[in-house]
Amino acid sequence: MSHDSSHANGSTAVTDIVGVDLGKRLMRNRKPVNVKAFAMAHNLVMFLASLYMVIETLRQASENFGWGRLGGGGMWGNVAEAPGKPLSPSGHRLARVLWIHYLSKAYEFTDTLIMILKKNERQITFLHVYHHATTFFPCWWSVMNFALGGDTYFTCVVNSGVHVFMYGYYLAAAAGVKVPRAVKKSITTVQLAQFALFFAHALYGAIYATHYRPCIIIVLCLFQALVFASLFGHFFW
Ligand SMILES: CC(C)(COP(=O)(O)OP(=O)(O)OC[C@H]1O[C@@H](n2cnc3c(N)ncnc32)[C@H](O)[C@@H]1OP(=O)(O)O)[C@@H](O)C(=O)NCCC(=O)NCCSC(=O)CC(=O)O
Repeated sequence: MSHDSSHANGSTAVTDIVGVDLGKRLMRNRKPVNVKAFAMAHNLVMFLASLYMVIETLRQASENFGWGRLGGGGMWGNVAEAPGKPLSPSGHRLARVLWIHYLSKAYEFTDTLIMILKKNERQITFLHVYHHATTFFPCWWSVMNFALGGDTYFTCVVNSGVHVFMYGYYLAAAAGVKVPRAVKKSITTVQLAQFALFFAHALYGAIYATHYRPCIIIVLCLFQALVFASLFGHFFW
């Protein structure tokens, strides 16, 4: 990725934060917009895209590494470990689905747009803005640029899996279905478990896979997992 695009990505987080403030100001003297159909369409797209990403990532990862090697240390075998070695066709397909996942993080700003248009101020929390502003950049941007391959698929599978439930919930909520509180609580619990997994995964990487990755990415993953765990923990309790 070029230097220019790094500036463009860097400004995404800032644009998000400024955009939230601007959006809120624009809506201050306006009535909430009815975005029911739009929100349902968006959630359906994300629900299906997340399902696709889980299946396609697992399919290509197993073809690329072999099921026997997944989780057995072999999953750390990586493009970056053998610089200059051409990617296998399944390696290419795996990289493509990970790029789709990365781009979906930009598309997720639509969630913020929905909250602003609905004037659902209670949803526009620090948790939400911080999550959306930092996930696209620096998190996934740096992973895609410096750690694409190997175990990166793990984060994509887990996060997309969680998003199947999350966007399923938002789809039902947008449609006006009264979702039981217990269901909402269980989704947050699954998200908390996700961050515990990401922390453990990054820790494993810090111990066993220091040879090919810039250390800063592991530090970033550990930091983000801790921040998200505490923000979602606070949201849960
Ligand atoms: C249960 C949660 C999934 C969602 O919590 P919420 O408090 O937002 O849930 P809620 O009950 O208010 O949601 C119902 C309201 O959301 C509206 N709604 C529908 N679709 C939406 C969408 N795509 N984005 C934002 N809001 C949406 C509905 O119309 C409804 O509005 P009305 O109330 O008017 O009827 C929770 O665990 C959670 O994620 N909380 C953090 C909030 C957040 O920003 N989450 C998304 C990104 S975090 C993420 O993505 C982490 C991860 O990777 O796992």
